[in-house]
Amino acid sequence: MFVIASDHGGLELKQAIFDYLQQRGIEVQDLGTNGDASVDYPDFGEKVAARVSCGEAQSGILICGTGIGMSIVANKFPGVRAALVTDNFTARMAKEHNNANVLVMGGRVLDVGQALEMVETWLDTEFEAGRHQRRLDKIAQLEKRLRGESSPE
Ligand SMILES: O=C(CO)[C@H](O)[C@H](O)[C@H](O)COP(=O)(O)O
Repeated sequence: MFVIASDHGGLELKQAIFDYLQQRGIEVQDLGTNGDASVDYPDFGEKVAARVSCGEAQSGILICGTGIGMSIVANKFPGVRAALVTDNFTARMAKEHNNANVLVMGGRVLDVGQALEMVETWLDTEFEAGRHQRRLDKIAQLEKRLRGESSPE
């Protein structure tokens, strides 16, 4: 299952991406916001990142005005690899090299057409593994060290 959320700066893009995912037959849960009132992006970033972090959701999409705040929040959660993407190339790399499980975009940066193309690219790209898996393993080890669960090699 996918989860998606935005603040007021990403509302229009969220709706368009939600519709697109449903059209593709992807099960997706909309975690808000659902009006244009000003809200705080950490509250909505947490909803998505917490579900991806615990495995309840396979992947997430987050949108705020720039995408910056949402990516800062999401990357606080263990196991979350949130990628702020700005074009088709970074959307492809986010999967191919980083195996990003949360895609982050700026609703005040991208138009709907660009954003949907980037979501499509991220969905249709395969993680390359190999040397990239080694690097993701190092990130996972780093998370453990920061939690005090293991010592440096
Ligand atoms: O882009 C954002 C955070 O990185 C968010 O969309 C914030 O809401 C934005 O920074 C401020 O937006 P506001 O509408 O001026 O409150």
